[in-house]
Amino acid sequence: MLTLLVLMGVSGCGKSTIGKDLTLALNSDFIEGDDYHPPENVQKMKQGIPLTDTDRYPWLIKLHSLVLEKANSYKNSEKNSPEQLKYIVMTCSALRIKYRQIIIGDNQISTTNVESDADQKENQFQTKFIYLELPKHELVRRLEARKSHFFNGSLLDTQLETLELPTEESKDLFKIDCYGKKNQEIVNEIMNIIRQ
Ligand SMILES: Nc1ncnc2c1ncn2[C@@H]1O[C@H](COP(=O)(O)OP(=O)(O)OP(=O)(O)O)[C@@H](O)[C@H]1O
Ligand SMILES: O=C(O)[C@H](O)[C@@H](O)[C@H](O)[C@H](O)CO
Repeated sequence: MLTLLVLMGVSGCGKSTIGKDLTLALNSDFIEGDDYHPPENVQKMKQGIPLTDTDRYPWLIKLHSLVLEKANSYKNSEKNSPEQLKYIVMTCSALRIKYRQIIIGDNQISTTNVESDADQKENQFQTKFIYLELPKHELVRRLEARKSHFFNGSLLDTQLETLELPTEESKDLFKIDCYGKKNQEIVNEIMNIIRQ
């Protein structure tokens, strides 16, 4: 079965850094969410203008369609090696419940725009959302230290306000406290979650 691992959380929590390490550890595919923002979104973020739901929908739908494409190709390769476990690692802030629903295709917006229901059933995959948590002071410290990135650190507050924390919403959402931990420790914790 194909498993989508979405590393989520606000800017600076380590999604890209951990995503690369996890991808190596799992020998998985990697979807860097930031690479799929429409240029208008990148422009807004550079200018310190927060993204709205309407800005984020095309981006999230694109991410969903990428997962479906990969699921399709895995389905074909599974016929050759059915015993293999396969992973896709994705980084995406995925701040709100409905954004997470769009990514996995559990939402009217994505089913009408991307694939029919029948197509989706053909492309089964399971998802684990991994929320990387850090205290605000550490997020600020990291964003101030990070120079070569389009994200404007002034947007952190709006991201923290938008974030809908894990609730009983889903048994497939896991929180990792990343404060003071080395990347390898965080990757190991994720590996333990995967094995559950
Ligand atoms: N375990 C860690 N300890 C200390 N600093 C870290 C750690 N992991 C990542 N960083 C640093 O924190 C900064 C933010 O990390 P990263 O870019 O991976 O976050 P992100 O969640 O992908 O951010 P964005 O959503 O803005 O792309 C980077 O400069 C990175 O080098
Ligand atoms: O949801 C959002 O507001 C955006 O997706 C941001 O999270 C950016 O992708 C990222 O933080 C930039 O680095």
